[in-house]
Amino acid sequence: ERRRRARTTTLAGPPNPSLFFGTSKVVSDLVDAGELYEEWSEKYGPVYRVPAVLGTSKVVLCDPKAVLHFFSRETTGYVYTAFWKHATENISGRGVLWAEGDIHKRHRKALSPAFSNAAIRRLTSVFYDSAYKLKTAWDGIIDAESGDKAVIDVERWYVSSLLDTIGIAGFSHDFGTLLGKPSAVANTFNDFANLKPSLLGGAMQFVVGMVFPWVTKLPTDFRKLIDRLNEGMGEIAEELLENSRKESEGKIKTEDKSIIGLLIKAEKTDSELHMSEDEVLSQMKVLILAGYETTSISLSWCLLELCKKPEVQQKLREELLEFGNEDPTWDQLTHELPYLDAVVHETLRLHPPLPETERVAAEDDIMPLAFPMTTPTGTVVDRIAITKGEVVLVPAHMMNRSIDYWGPDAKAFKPERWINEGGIPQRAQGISGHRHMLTFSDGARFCPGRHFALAEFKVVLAVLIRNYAFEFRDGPETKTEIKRGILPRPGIAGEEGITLPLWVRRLT
Ligand code: HEM
Repeated sequence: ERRRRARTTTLAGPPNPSLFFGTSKVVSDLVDAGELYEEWSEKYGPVYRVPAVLGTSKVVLCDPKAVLHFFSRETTGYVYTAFWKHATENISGRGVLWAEGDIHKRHRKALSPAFSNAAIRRLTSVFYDSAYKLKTAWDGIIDAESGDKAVIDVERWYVSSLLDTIGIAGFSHDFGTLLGKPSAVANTFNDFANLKPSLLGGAMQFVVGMVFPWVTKLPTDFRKLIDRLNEGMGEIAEELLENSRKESEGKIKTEDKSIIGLLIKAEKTDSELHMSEDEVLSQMKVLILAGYETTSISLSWCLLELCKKPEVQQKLREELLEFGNEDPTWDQLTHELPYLDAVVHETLRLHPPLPETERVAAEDDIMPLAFPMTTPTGTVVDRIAITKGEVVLVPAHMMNRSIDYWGPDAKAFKPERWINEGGIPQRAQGISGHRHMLTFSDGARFCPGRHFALAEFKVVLAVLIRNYAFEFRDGPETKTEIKRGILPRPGIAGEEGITLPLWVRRLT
């Protein structure tokens, strides 16, 4: 113990509010603790220690150089906690999300052709197909009201649309949820949002699981839903795998350009990348989980922001209408629609669907700092010693919208900052990740689906904003809140489940 203390840098941090939970319950109850991490950083310095469950603690990194260093060692020097290792395996099996070190490298290499720009360019028409199916459905609802507008639970619709898209783009499977086919997977996602908080369910299971990984095995409602999700995804994945097997035996012919199609082809030409059947099944589950929940949460945040700021919604519409009647291609979406790009990035900055990254040090380490700080013993340090076994946490929500890095308007939804000269302050430019945001993580687990997500997000938004105007159902003063699902997601205060009822007015 003395040896351990000698090697760890003494760090300041908040006092312990609870012997059992440490600060973990306070953080979990807040749902979004970005501001709390920011307050602590102002008080205790850019790297500090917070008390966690049963006398354990976590080191929180809010210094860009330390964060970059942490991500550069992700999956080797900093690895999943025992709890996360269990959780990722429970949720999606031994695929890319579970793997670490060399195995992880192999998984990423096998997946990379499927996420190349060329692949995403090809998938753009799939994104448009889904967006136009959504439009047909909404036009039907509006026609039935015999006017030019209707209240539509928009989230329910585009959640289906996004699930259909990941099915087709990910593995050439049409879930058909948009056309009303019931989906066990979509229903299960909805049930997560309806779970009542309980001591060992939901988020608290994550908190307690940090110290007792076995709680993930308890038959809580949360655990039951995870099992159901896994089963639902597994059934689909097996059917798809069967199809691709038939294809390779020449029994059926498909031009499979989907992510998993490309993955299976790549492994045939490069035996080093070989994936077992279980691994392929697991990748499919990761795609459903990673590719659908995150993007739908982002779209919801975006529509909420656009309802709160009708002038931003109008400015975006004008840019899209000025562009002309043709649907923008992938290259145009990427380079020629700056305001669309800004609205999307501002949404991702303010509302990262995965708010924190937590890992444990696999070995002793020295973290360099961008900004030297004074420790409680009065020493000024420009590096921090981390001891093997320490839990380290990077708060993306804090780094993405801290006033210290982004300036006094850091908390405001201001797409202009992405366009105006000097809109991104020098200090924010020191943050790594996609466009100085940690929304897509960084390092070895840097989200491989980010170009996919950006293209899909832009396509759906472009089609919707060009054709419809959105307003809160109950007027501009409507209160919103963050709800708990598998990941936190926004909603209208008082509404149950995954739902976002808005006035949708047809413009054309
Ligand atoms: C707005 C949308 C999205 C956001 C904010 C997002 C964010 C992230 C983040 C933060 C991680 C790292 C997770 C961790 O460290 O545990 C990640 C991983 C991943 N994402 Fe995304 N993602 C998005 C969309 C997508 C899409 C559309 C796909 C696929 C089509 C995708 C595929 C993946 C995969 C496969 C991983 C695992 C990577 C690994 O473990 O090496 N993501 N994503």
